[in-house]
Amino acid sequence: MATLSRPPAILGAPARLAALRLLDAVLRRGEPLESALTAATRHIHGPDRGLAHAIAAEVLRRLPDLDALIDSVTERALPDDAKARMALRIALVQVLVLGTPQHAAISTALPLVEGGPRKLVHGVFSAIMKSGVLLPEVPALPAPVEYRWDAAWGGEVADAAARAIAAPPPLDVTLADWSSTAQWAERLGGISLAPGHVRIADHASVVDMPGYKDGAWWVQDLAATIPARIIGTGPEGGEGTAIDLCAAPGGKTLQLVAQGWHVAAVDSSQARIKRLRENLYRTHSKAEVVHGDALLWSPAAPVDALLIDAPCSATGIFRRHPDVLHRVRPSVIAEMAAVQARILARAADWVKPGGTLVYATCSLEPAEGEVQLDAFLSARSDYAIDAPDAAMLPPGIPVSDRGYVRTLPGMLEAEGGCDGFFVARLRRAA
Ligand SMILES: C[S@@+](CC[C@H](N)C(=O)[O-])C[C@H]1O[C@@H](n2cnc3c(N)ncnc32)[C@H](O)[C@@H]1O
Repeated sequence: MATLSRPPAILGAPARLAALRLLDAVLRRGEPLESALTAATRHIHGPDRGLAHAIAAEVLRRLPDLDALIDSVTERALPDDAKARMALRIALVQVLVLGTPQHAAISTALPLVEGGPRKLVHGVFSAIMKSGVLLPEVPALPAPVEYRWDAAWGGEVADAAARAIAAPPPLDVTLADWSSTAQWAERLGGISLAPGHVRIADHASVVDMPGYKDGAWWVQDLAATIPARIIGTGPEGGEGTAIDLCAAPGGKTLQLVAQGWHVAAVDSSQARIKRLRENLYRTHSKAEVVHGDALLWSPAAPVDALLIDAPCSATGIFRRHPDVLHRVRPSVIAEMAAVQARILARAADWVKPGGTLVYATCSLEPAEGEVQLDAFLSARSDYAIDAPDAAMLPPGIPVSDRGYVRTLPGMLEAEGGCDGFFVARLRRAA
């Protein structure tokens, strides 16, 4: 029986197609990269999945620079969403950032424009390769982000943010037992920048690192530890009650439990609650887990401490999630700020007189931080800023004149930097 001859499958082409789908989800539909991952990579597994994610993430880190290269050799600019531009971004980032050989990068990118402008893609790619041009050492921020952060924080911070995009950040972990910080830093081959913190530059898969399975630590950026740090330890006797609102996957819940609080951890996402439960189980921590919407749920009684880690634009975690640089527009920031205002206004009634409210967002937008809290404080005369002592903060993290904590690109830069966070500690009148 005669066999039909098929064209040879190009090894690795499915990973590039998945990368194209991921970029389309982020850049055209405004979806977070991590949320798009399951649908875009459902036909591929293992290393191909990792490659698709790496290509998409690196394109998002270097998008303005890749586009400048492409535009430097085309007579007429390709439309932003043209398949040819996407295929070129994918091919170029592999050669210039991921170290893929040129022939492999282009032969796996051409099927992305099958039946379309293959010649154009091949020509532009070859012209850039021949020119020997490299990407600049310091990536460019997308213009609207540079403009926004320059206006909010000044040119030095915007420049530091650009430097911080170049590579993913180091791994930070928080220890359940702060008294063994030096020992864990040595065991994990890292450095410690604060009690209970270890930073690791080169590491194996997280689940294979010593102490992970025993629950000795959890992954958490140093800046993300500040909200629970400034709540401090629970009152003597172990009867202090706390609500961790918007708690999943639970980094701050685990801190509060380790600091001696009885915690109710509330979150509206069932999927994220599952991860919170797994984290509690792994670290042998106990908390009451509530699947509830902050805009509908209420506690049975007021608490001593309330932590609101509010849903936000997440622009402060751009080093790990470079998609935020492209999909967070002013309308998204305004939408998130409106949700935060509603959550704050409602939950503020759950704090006992004399109790503590800590509000935090992993955002670099004043609308979700300073502006939000100034508005809250002018509406609520029963609350006042309770500026934390510098001793409660990681060294090098300042308290603003107003009494807020704001971490920015450029802070602790020599040690590997930290995420952008806004944190306010307030006291309710007794
Ligand atoms: C910044 S994340 C929380 C991170 C978490 N605090 C930690 O340290 O691991 C924000 C969380 O808010 C939750 N969320 C969003 N809207 C909510 C709402 N209306 N009520 C309760 N949780 C909400 C999300 O599901 C998400 O888990």
